[in-house]
Amino acid sequence: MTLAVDIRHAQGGFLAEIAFRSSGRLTCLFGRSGAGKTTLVNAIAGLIRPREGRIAVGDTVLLDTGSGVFLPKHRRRVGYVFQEGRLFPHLTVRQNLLFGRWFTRGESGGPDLGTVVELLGIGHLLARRPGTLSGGEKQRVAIGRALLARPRLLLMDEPLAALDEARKAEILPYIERLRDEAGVPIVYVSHSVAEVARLADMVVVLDGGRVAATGPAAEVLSTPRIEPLAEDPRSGAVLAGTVVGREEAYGLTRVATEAGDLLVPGLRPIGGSVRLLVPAREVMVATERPTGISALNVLSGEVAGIEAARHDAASVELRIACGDAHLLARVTRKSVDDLGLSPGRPVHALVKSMSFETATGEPPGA
Ligand SMILES: Nc1ncnc2c1ncn2[C@@H]1O[C@H](COP(=O)(O)OP(=O)(O)OP(=O)(O)O)[C@@H](O)[C@H]1O
Repeated sequence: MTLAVDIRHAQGGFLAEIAFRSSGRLTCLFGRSGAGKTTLVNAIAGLIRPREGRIAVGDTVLLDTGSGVFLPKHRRRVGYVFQEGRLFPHLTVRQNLLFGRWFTRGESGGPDLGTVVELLGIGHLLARRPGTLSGGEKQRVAIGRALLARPRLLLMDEPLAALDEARKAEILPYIERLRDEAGVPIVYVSHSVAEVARLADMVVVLDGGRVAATGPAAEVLSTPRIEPLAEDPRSGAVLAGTVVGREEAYGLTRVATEAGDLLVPGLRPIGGSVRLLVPAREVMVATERPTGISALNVLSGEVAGIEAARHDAASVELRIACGDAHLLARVTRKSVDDLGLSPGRPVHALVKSMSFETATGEPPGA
């Protein structure tokens, strides 16, 4: 299902001119505060009416100012999950969930209550009221309610923003599962590179109301010059890999990637697909293979490019070709001179084991 957007919309002194197409299962809208992410999400939901343009999900045209189409929000079948769950406090979890279904009575298709409850792991919460739930549990219920309304598209506007790190970690596997199993395309607003690396297959980077970059997640994230991405301390290369072994005693998983094998903290099932985020600031570079160091992961490659680092006059962004993949390393300009680094120079990239962000398609709790 393709989401096609091409809109122009002015609000106050801000002009959004946003055009992209995405067939991703989960498309992340990434950008700093005020970039226009919520404006775009509201336009897709039908909460605002862009001055000009077109929005379509598959064959369904939601907006086309050229031919006067503006599908009202209740007819769009676009689910919306906000930062906080916005559940009805006086209803139980079950009643909140069924409230979503109520709007689509008489229609067939879409997941039933049992499927959604199982998908999100909320069976034990059904009789409770929202006031007694944790933030993460509330968000899972809010997602369930949106899913039961049989959306053709699910919008999630920073659904984890109000949660602490532990609650985020608890809910992320469910969002991955939603992406992989629910069969509903998701548009997900985030300003965390780690979240994008973990969840997105497509990324739309917004900056000042325009699309600064768009494309497959690994490609876009690995482009260091894209301004709002470069500001994130965890920005770096994304590697796709397969779990090929486990060192149980150390709690480490061996992942085969196109850049070489890597040892990653945490135990994952053998054969599983994983994605690794290797932040550029976590990569050191040596011209000779180092010995006697604590870094578990040393990859061999050669310098493929050197670009000035944004907002950091002392550093550069080094692109290192390792096998069929690229790593990014943030190093000082002094190191570049001292080591005589230039394109084609063979180097060893040292990656601290703890610097991996990893995601799998494994079911939550596995
Ligand atoms: N109703 C409005 N009237 C005037 N200006 C508005 C209105 N709503 C939003 N804006 C402006 O439009 C711009 C984009 O806002 P938007 O909420 O889309 O950004 P965002 O990327 O979602 O930011 P955040 O991450 O902070 O939520 C901002 O400059 C904002 O001040």
